[in-house]
Amino acid sequence: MADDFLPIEPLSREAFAPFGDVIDPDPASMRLINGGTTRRFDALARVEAYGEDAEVVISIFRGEPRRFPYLVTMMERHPLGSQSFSPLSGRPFLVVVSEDRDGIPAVPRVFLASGGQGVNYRSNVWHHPLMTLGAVSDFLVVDRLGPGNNLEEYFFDTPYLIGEPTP
Ligand SMILES: NC(=O)N[C@@H](O)C(=O)O
Ligand code: NI
Repeated sequence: MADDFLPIEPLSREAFAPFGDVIDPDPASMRLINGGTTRRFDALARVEAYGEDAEVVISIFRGEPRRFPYLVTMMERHPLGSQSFSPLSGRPFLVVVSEDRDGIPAVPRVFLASGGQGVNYRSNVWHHPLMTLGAVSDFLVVDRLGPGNNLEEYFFDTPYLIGEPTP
């Protein structure tokens, strides 16, 4: 039943603000550089990497497309650093996040990111692992590498359902 599905919201800077940043060419952040030949959309997000010997690394995630309806059985978070995903394949993807309620994730919110939007999860923000849509897709990922446990997972007693997104 469609009313059992979580609503899917368009990704916007304002709606996503409680969870992190949207990485897209925001006109408000633009400044001309390189003698006016390049537009720099500046400081769209800040990278966090906490703890001794923590490093910031850049990786590529090649995600298999998710099948729908999709059961959200778990969420995760990274207490020691942020994590960003920027699509390299130009395809939309799903971003699933939750507010924290006394250490456990609240009802997930589902955002549909366009192929031109990336996201940066602030450290310790509950999110679902990468949710690729339609075809195998590459994402540029900037996150923390280092000692210590940077992964906390929570498994729901009752999973949530996501229906087929209609990009
Ligand atoms: N495991 C891993 O690096 N990926 C997850 O953190 C994710 O959010 O996809
Ligand atoms: Ni993650």
